[in-house]
Amino acid sequence: MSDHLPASLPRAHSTDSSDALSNIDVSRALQAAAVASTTGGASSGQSSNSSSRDGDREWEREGGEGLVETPPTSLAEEGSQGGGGRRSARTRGVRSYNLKTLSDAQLPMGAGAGGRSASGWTGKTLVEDDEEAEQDAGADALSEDKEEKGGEVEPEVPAASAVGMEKRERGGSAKLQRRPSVKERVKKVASRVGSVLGKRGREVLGSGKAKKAAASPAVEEEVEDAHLPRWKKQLDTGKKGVLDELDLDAELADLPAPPPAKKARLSVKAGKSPSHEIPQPTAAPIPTAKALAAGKKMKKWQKEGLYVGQDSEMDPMAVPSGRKKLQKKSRPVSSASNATSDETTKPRASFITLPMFSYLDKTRDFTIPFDVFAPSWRKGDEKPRDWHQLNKNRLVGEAKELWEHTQNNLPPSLCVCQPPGPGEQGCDEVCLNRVMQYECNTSNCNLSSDNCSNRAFAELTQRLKRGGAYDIGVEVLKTPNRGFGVRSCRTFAPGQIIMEYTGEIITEGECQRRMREMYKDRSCYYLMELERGLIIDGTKGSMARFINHSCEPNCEVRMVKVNGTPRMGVFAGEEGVGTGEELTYDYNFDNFGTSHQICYCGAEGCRGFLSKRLNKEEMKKVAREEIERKRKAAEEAQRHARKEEEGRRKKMDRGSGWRGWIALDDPETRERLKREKKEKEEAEKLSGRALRMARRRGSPAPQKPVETEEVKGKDTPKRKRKVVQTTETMVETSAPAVLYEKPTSAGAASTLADLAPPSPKRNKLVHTRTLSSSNSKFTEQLSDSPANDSIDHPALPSLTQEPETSIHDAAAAHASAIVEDENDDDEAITLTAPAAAGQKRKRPFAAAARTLGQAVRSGLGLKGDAGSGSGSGSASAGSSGKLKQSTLSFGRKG
Ligand SMILES: C[S@@+](CC[C@H](N)C(=O)[O-])C[C@H]1O[C@@H](n2cnc3c(N)ncnc32)[C@H](O)[C@@H]1O
Repeated sequence: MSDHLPASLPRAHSTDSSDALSNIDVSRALQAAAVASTTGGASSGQSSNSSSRDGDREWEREGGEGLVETPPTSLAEEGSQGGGGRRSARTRGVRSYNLKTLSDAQLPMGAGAGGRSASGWTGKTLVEDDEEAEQDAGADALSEDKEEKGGEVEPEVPAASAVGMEKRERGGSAKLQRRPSVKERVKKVASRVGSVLGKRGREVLGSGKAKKAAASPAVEEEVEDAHLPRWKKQLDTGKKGVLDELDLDAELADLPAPPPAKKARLSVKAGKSPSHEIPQPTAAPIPTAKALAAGKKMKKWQKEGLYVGQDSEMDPMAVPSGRKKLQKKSRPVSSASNATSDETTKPRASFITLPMFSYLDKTRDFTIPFDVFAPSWRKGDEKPRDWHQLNKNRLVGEAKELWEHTQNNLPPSLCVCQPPGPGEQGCDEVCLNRVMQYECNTSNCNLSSDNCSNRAFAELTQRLKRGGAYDIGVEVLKTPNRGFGVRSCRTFAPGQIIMEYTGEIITEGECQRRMREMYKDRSCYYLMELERGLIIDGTKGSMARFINHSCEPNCEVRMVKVNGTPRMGVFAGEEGVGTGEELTYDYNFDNFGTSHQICYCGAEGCRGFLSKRLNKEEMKKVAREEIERKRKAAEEAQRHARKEEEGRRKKMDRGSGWRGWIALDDPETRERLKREKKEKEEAEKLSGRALRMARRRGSPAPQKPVETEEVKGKDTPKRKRKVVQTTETMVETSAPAVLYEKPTSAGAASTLADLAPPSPKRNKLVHTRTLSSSNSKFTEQLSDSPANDSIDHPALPSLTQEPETSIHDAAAAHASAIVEDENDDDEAITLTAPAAAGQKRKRPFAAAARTLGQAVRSGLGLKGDAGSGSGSGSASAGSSGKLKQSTLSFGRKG
């Protein structure tokens, strides 16, 4: 953008830090020169200001005769002026009313070729096509007026009389109608404006009328009217014409307050305030568009221009007297801005240039780019992602007690300032409250709020209550090399409060913990000391957390106690803050950790690091650290890239996964798929254990695994078995009975055979499996018995014939009903045995084992109480009923 600037003019300083954002700050001298060299441009500049009210006043002053200043228009619009052979508005010197243009834009466009242009240049702005005939007649009347006035060019000569004449000639019988007077037309438009306004707008209109009626005596009007041209006298709706009826001065505050947000309503309803919220009677969250939307929808009016309050040299509008009110609004603190007027302009960091200045030396029509009106976040701009906005401080953990302690121990303060003289501000640097970092209020200051300049947070609250973008005045934008930053979209006078730094209030201990654990991998911290022992963690916090550091900042951060509550405010520095500037303050921090961050503030006197000034040695050390850090980062990046590449390659090499489309109608493919499927099924069937069993038995692999529990154990590897000191031993004999042993002793995996009393049939043990519960998977130990000569169970048929509980039943029950509860840490295994036919019931392991033991003993004639067969068995259970240890061994009969 600086390319547009004349070579002789000083160029704006562009800092390194914001080059990518067209960081050009047009110097004040340049602006002044540009303003001086451009007359129309200056007024365009003014009208570019979004305040149409300003434009109106300007119009009155400069137009003299009530002519309206031409708003900036595009070349495209000029085309719309050509119709009807009329002279262009520019050559005629006719100026159209800025706000009229706006109101026109809201009206429905006229149909036909002669329809209005949006800008109102055609002169038909206020007249509908169907009224054309009337206008023609009226135009004649007006041209007569003109003649009477000795050829004075009249404004608003909308319809060419020539056209009217032509029509009359053509139509012959065309009825001569009186053209509506300007007054009538204006009234009509006013009524339309009223109709297009929303309810709230109409209220504003109404209140304006009422005010006007009260404020302006008729006599005064008459005197003034005497000097007005005739057409203007007809505008009896007000000094400034119809639009004067709109109460542009009406404060938004006059409007009924929107209903509280839902959350607030609920908490009020419940009669409680949110816990842990610090009572801040004067605080208000920064109203966002959302917050506003929570209330009733209302039209937003931009009441002030972007450059209001800017230093006069900086301000192309040169602050005419009519703007005093606006000026006053944004200069509440002091007249210090004047003091800086002679100083040479210092380069400031800003995000974008203000394009209007580059256009000022061009003598052509132009349209003010949208972002001059609203230089704000646009679609496509990056937004901060992990930002939880918190516009009120929130106490966390122990900070609450500390906070209360702090509050209760604040010494009282009372200022004794005298009311200020004319042009002075009360409660200035010598104010006792100010010195004590207390904000004045009605209880500690005798001055009225108008006279007291030490009520920053109260002012902020008021401003934010209005809730417009201008009132908030700041926005978050991405910088090229420092992450996000905050930019002002209005001006702030020296010392004026801009925003509050809020977040979670934590203790130092908590801060250290967060640094160690939560933020250890971060390069950005949002921690700021509030009071001794209390820290604001802005990670969840207000927009202020995005303010970057500069070694030559334009803001400062100060703690102020407001009604006994310490709060952190961001204030404009000694030179104030201009529109479009990036907000910065001097972090001046002792580094957390050892590394020093390099500073990219771009200021002339940059210290090089985001820390206090370092001595030579420290600088060297930091430089070394920085080199080391960069080297490590590069290495890490390389490693990461290699890893990713490897992963990618592996993925491609892997046989499984997507292998592309196949043609199913290809018989060869179909055959192959069938074969693969079959193989897979077989492989599943002949799982490892089944195969081994089959091998040992010398029989074909079983169709279905006999031992359900085994299948379970194998197929559910994810089961958690947390009983570390438990070893379960499964013993198989030639009978397909399975028993578990669950010794309580921290035992090595002893088999059932080891634990069982010596038995002559001991050698019948054919297979022992140890299930280790300390692992999440079952492990299996297979030991071949020396006498592993038989797998079939001659006893089995007799068992199955047992009328009572047969071993077959028990085995089946056992096999089918191991229920493992994943969540049960203590007892991972229970056995379920059928208590009655067709009914399954969960039983503790011991009971099932006992049942099984009995069955075995009775069925096989085992040794023991019921023993009539060969074999041995024993089971013992703890007093809890759960099996502590069970040992059984079986042998073949005879
Ligand atoms: C409180 S944050 C400021 C907001 C931050 N830029 C973001 O995107 O969230 C502080 C961090 O911003 C970066 N930063 C701020 N000012 C900087 C500067 N002048 N030069 C380099 N980095 C800066 C540093 O990484 C610093 O740790």
